[in-house]
Amino acid sequence: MTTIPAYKSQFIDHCIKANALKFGTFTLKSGRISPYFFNAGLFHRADLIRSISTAFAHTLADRSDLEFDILFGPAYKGVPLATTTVDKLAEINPEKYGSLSYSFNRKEAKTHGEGGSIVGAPLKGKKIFIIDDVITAGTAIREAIEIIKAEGGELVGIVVAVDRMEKTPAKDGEDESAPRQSAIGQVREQYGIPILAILTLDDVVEFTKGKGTEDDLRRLKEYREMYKAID
Ligand SMILES: O=P(O)(O)OC[C@H]1O[C@H](OP(=O)(O)OP(=O)(O)O)[C@H](O)[C@@H]1O
Ligand SMILES: O=C(O)c1cc(=O)[nH]c(=O)[nH]1
Repeated sequence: MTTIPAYKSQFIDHCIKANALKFGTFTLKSGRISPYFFNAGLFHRADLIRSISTAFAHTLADRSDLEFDILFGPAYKGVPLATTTVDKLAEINPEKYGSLSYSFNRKEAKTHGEGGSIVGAPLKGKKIFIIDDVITAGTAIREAIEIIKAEGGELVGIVVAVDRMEKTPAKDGEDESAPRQSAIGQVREQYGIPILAILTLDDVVEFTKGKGTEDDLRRLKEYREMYKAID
């Protein structure tokens, strides 16, 4: 059996406490039907948001080779993730992360006051790490990458809470059952950047073996078999 590091299993326990990792039948943004769903919006309580920012901070700080100026959290769920993880990183290693900034986009540009669509640090000329909840089909992450490009930032990496490890949906005329990369795999290859995750679907399956029902586990495994990516 695979051993899960302490910060990951603590994070999974908090996911269950927050009801953020649910088993059932869920329609994803891409239209795919999934037997599980991760809802980062439920980490709204102080102890829960602290648990997710701690897990993100350890995932990033463990990679001492990575250098970045700004954590960019795509609206909306990325916003508290970027803000709280910047704070946690500075607490863990003030020397390295004391001047780290956060930034996020508005879904609709503001036309009065300071105006614009970026809140937080300006991206121009800076090394940007995106932080978000989940990448499935890659639509949201590609939008975020376009924003960073348009603002003159340099994308140096991505970290997500859950890597669902699933292949992209079939395009028109493609066979849904044909082998394909994940959106994470495609972006990693296209941009040559690291993409990190606190948890993967494999971790969720391992966890479910210990704490979920037989039926949840069977449906998860069937889903993984059907949609697993080739990367
Ligand atoms: O890889 P994809 O297929 O694009 O799906 C994953 C994304 O979709 C959802 O965000 P959404 O854009 O709905 O915004 P939200 O943060 O406001 O929930 C979710 O929070 C992920 O970020
Ligand atoms: O693909 C999605 O839309 C999606 C999956 C998931 O697990 N969580 C989420 O917020 N969105």
